Parts: sequence; C-alpha cells; structure tokens
Amino acid sequence: MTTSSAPGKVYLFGEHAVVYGEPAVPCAIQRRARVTVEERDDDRLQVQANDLTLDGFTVTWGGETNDRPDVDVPAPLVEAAMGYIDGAIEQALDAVDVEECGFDITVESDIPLGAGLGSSAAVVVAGIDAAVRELGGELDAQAVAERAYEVEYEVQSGEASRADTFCSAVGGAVRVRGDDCRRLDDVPTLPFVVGYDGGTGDTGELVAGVRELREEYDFAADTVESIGDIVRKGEAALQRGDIEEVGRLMDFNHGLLSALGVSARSLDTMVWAAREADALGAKLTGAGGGGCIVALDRTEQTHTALEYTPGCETAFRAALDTDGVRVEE
Ligand SMILES: Nc1ncnc2c1ncn2[C@@H]1O[C@H](COP(=O)(O)OP(=O)(O)O)[C@@H](O)[C@H]1O
Ligand SMILES: C[C@@](O)(CCOP(=O)(O)O)CC(=O)O
Ligand SMILES: [Mg+2]
Repeated sequence: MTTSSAPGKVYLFGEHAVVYGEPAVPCAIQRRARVTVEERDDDRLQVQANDLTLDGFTVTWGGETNDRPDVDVPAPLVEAAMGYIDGAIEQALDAVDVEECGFDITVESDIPLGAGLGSSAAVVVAGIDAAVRELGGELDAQAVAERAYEVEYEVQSGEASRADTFCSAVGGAVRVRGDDCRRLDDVPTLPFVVGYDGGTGDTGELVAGVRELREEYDFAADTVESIGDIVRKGEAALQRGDIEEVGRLMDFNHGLLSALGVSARSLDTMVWAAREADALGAKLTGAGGGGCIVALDRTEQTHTALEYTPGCETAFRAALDTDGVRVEE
C-alpha cells in the first residue's frame, strides 16, 4: 500500500492565457490531495473517493461492467473523476512497463473541487506517483508532471496547459510558458487569502468559451496577449520583492479575465470585498465561472471582510507550499 500527496495551487497570474502560449505563475498552497494505492489480484480498479461529494462514493471500474457508485452521485461527476484516476493509472502502468494491474484506490482531499485550486491536477499527480511506487518504480517530479499533463489534456478535451500539473508536482511558485516549466526561486512571502463561494466552474467549458471568443473578436485575442504582458511585469515585480506592484497587477489581471467572460457575480463580489478591505490585490483563480478568488493581504482585514461577504461560503489563509508531490509514510 502506498500513499502519495500533492498540493493544490492558486494562480498569481496568467490562467487561460497560458493555454495560448502566454506565461503564467501558479503557486502551490498547503492544501493537499492524498491518493492511496494498493495492488489487487485482478485487473479492476476500485475507487473510493471520500471527498468528491458530501458522502463520497465507491465505484468498481473496469473488467466486464462498471458498477454504479454506492451512493447517489451525479453520473458526469463520477465519470470525470474516473477519467482522471483511470488516466493516472494508465500513465503509471506505462511508466513502469506493466500491461495490466488492478488497484484499490482511495482519494482524500482538502482542496475544494472544481473551484480553481487545481484539485484535478493534485489528484492526478498524487495518483501517478502512488501507483508507480506501488509497482516498485520511481519517477522524478518533472516526469510525474509531464504524465499528469497528458491526463489533464485528455480529460479537458485537448485543451490544457502544463501550469497546474507542473506546479502541483514540483511545488513552490512556478513559471510556465508552453512546455518551458521552471520553479521561481527567492520569491517574497506571499500573504494569500482565499475566498470560496462554495460553487464550481466547468474548466473544459470555460476554456472552450475563451477559445471561441478569441476566434470571433480581435479584442479577446488582444486581451489574452495583454494578460501575457501583465504576467511578465508581475514576474519582474516578484523578483524585486515589490508585493504592492504584484497586487496591482493581480487587479488588472482580474479585469481582463472578466472581459473574457470567465468571472461570475460571486467572484466579482469577493474581489470587490477584498479591494474595499485594502487588499494589495485580488483576482479569481483558475478557470473561473464560480469557485475561488485569491487576494494578497498582510493584515487580517480581507479575511474578516470575506467572512462577512454574502456569497462567500468560506475564507482561509493559504501559505505557499514549497513541497510538491511526496510520498506519505
Ligand atoms: N477529492 C476528489 N476525489 C475524486 N476526484 C476529484 C477530487 N477532487 C477533484 N477531483 C476531480 O477533479 C475534478 C475537478 O477538476 P477541475 O474542474 O479542473 O477543477 P479544479 O482543478 O480547479 O479543482 C472533479 O470533478 C473530479 O473529477
Ligand atoms: C483555465 C486554465 O488555465 C487553468 C484551470 O485551472 P483549474 O482547473 O480551474 O484549477 C486551464 C489550463 O491551464 O489548463
Ligand atoms: Mg483542474
């Protein structure tokens, strides 16, 4: 039996635009998905996902039939989750050159799902790592990242960047542009506050929406490029340790994401609450449509303001996680 864990992330800058070759800077946060893998005697996968819904679900997959889960979970949710887990196992078998093998798999996570904190990437990264180790192999974090990207690419219907999966695999603050992925060293302390509306956005759908807008309107293509400019300025500010400028650029980034149609009333409301509480900056994180915003604030003001903001279900501080994927004893 092997357990690996991997962190979720917030985007300081650059989600969506990163899909079109602009740079992005995601940062791993101290909220993890843990995947436990145990080899079975047959070639089936039994998955227990305790935190996928309030009740969690258990499903046995593969072989002749796919069982229905033991609780009433919407079919698309189960299929998506099985897509990620199936993909992770397939990558692990390929990595160690084993043709078929069944596993009992347990997924536990304290990353809200579908909310822009990269729960999908964390589950896939931890899943690949655990399954490879269970079969006696070992991959370095970069190799896990590349294989996890293949899975996200497939499940998100051919539209994904390497940002989430690389960040979750290596940890820390990273910079991703196309297949050029690197860790950023010596970043200043980033006082993240996350606001969560309790909802979700469909990553695949939101990414497809931006693609359509970009094809139809020049302004949208220009907006994607402008996000790239903000990211480059943001990186320079980070390197100088100029957090005030980082915050200002996050505000601009949120405005441009709104123009691309991926914000939501709840996200805008939380962003404004953070701004009015004198946050250094605030923006939605991840695909958008619902889910989380990330703000920078050294004081408790934004945290407190978000807790009293209608539409914000929970707010929490999130510290940078310098660890990426790791095996859990
Ligand atoms: N705890 C979990 N157990 C099983 N599957 C999960 C879990 N967390 C996330 N997932 C999978 O990841 C999907 C959410 O991914 P996505 O829409 O990309 O949003 P995000 O990555 O921002 O959380 C879920 O619908 C599910 O398929
Ligand atoms: C919108 C996008 O840039 C980030 C999606 O992040 P998340 O799955 O919502 O955490 C898509 C991608 O990079 O694959
Ligand atoms: Mg995701």
